[in-house]
Parts: sequence; structure tokens; C-alpha cells
Amino acid sequence: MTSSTPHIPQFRIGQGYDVHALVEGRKLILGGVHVPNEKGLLGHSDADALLHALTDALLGAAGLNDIGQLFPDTDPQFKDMDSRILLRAALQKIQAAGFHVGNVDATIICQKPKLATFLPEMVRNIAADLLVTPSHVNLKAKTNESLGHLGRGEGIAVHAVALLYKA
Ligand SMILES: Nc1ccn([C@@H]2O[C@H](COP(=O)(O)O)[C@@H](O)[C@H]2O)c(=O)n1
Ligand SMILES: C[C@@]1(CO)OP(=O)(O)OP(=O)(O)OC[C@H]1O
Repeated sequence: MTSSTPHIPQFRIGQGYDVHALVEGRKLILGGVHVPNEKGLLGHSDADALLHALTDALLGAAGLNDIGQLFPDTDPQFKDMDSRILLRAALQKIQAAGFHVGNVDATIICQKPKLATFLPEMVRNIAADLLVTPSHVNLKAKTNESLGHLGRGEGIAVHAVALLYKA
């Protein structure tokens, strides 16, 4: 590279998706926030579908497989695990591969409860875990307009995207 060659950062995008069933007797944890609700998400870990989708988007962007490969749901060490720990562990692998987090964005598909008032705390948690400012994290909540299993409140699904870069 000569001194006149422009330096172009390497950008990589990733996409993630997760869904967990809503059941009685479980806490509803999204983005590391306990959302008061009569039902919570069922899973091997704390079943934080938002953090799982984000983790998969980040791993996908880095070409590092997916959350289930890194943290198998057959491994007792991840039973009831705080998914923020998994997100931070994934970030370490992403950083070790030479990537920085650009921004992340996610849509939570949740018929109820309303999540809008909880989103800022989720943003702060995710930003802290990803070592970025909250302006690099965007979250949205949508109902499923009462359609299908999500619309009947049988579960919560999340779609996420992430941008990584190498300087
Ligand atoms: N669980 C949810 C779902 C939605 N919201 C907020 O309501 C707005 C309208 O949602 P629609 O699905 O009817 O388009 C949405 O933009 C969110 O601001 C929410 O807070 N929690
Ligand atoms: C997080 C892990 C590991 O405890 O389990 P779950 O909580 O069941 O979540 P899932 O989104 O199915 O995938 C990843 C897992 O291996």
C-alpha cells in the first residue's frame, strides 16, 4: 500500500433470529432487564431471546458460527445462565478476530406486555456489554398484530442485525 492508497475499513454485517416460548413459572428477561409479566421465556439459559439474536448477529458478522455452537444447550454450565455473560464472551471472540462493533439494531416481536418503557434500560445493558455508547444500539418492539403463535402470545421472537468493522 502506498501513502496515496486510501485506507478502507473492512465492514461485515450479520443477522440473528431467536424465538422462545412464553410459559408460566419463568421470569421474562429481555436485554438483561426483568420485565414484570405473568409468563416468562422458556430455555436452557435465562432464555433472553433479544440477547441471543444479537449474539448470533454479531457472531454471524464475524463468521464465528452461532450461539448454540459456542454455548450448547446440552452443557450444564449454561443452565439458567445470564445471557449477558454469553454476549460478553461472544464479544471477546469477535474482538480476538480483530473486529470492532459498529452498531446493532433489533426488533422484538412481542404481542404483550408493552416493552417501550423498558427499552432504554435494555439499550444501556447491551451498550455496556458491547463496550459502545448507547447511540450504537437501537431496539424496537412490535406486536404481531394478533396473528399466529406470536400474536397469540405463545412466545417472543427477535430479529437482529449487527455491523462490525476492522479499522
Ligand atoms: N410489545 C410491544 C409492542 C409494541 N410496542 C410499541 O407499540 C408500537 C405499535 O406496535 P404495533 O405492533 O401495533 O405496530 C410499537 O412501535 C412500539 O413502540 C411496545 O412498546 N411493546
Ligand atoms: C443459550 C443456550 C445455552 O444455554 O440455550 P437456550 O437458553 O435454550 O437458548 P437458544 O436460543 O436456544 O440457544 C443457545 C443455547 O445453546
